[in-house]
Amino acid sequence: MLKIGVLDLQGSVSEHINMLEKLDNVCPMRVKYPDEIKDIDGLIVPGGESTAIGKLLVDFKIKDILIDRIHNGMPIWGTCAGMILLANKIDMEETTHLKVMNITVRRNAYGRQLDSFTTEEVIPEISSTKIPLVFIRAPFILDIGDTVKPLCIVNNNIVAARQDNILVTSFHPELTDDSSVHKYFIEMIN
Ligand SMILES: NC(=O)CC[C@H](N)C(=O)O
Repeated sequence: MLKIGVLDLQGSVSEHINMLEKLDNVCPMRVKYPDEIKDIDGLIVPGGESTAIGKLLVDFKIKDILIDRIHNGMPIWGTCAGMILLANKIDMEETTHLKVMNITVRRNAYGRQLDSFTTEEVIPEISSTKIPLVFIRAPFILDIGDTVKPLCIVNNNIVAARQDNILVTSFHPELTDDSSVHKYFIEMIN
């Protein structure tokens, strides 16, 4: 069984846990303490409020342990606010974040009027059929480094990408019935 953590500080934690419970060979667990972070095979950083999660990473004394585990190859997937926390740079802002992926992101990039929307795309690396993409006050990627592979582009903006053991999506697969991205993440661990 693979122990897959969902970072349980703030945001859509139970939705990811529910999704993981449907997959074979996966033991989902909520994690927030240093010993728990040391014990998992992979971690999902959920959507929520990146400024709040960033502060709590420090309060719970797990920021440095997490950075260390990611540098040592632990697979990690950030959805929405999770993407923001993993980025090296946040456009025009400086909040506490992990700075482990060679991307620049813009928070709330779709503006207020388009705060939330849903679309469908084929993401060839992940699924041969269209999957639903739910965006909620979502970021997108403004810039990527050489080591980063864009996986999905919507309206000319990169909304999913991978750099080795790090996966990010602007959208929320845990709020849909489609488990393709969760399965893809589990395959990154196997
Ligand atoms: N759904 C989300 O995770 C929204 C992210 C949020 N707007 C932020 O900037 O942190």
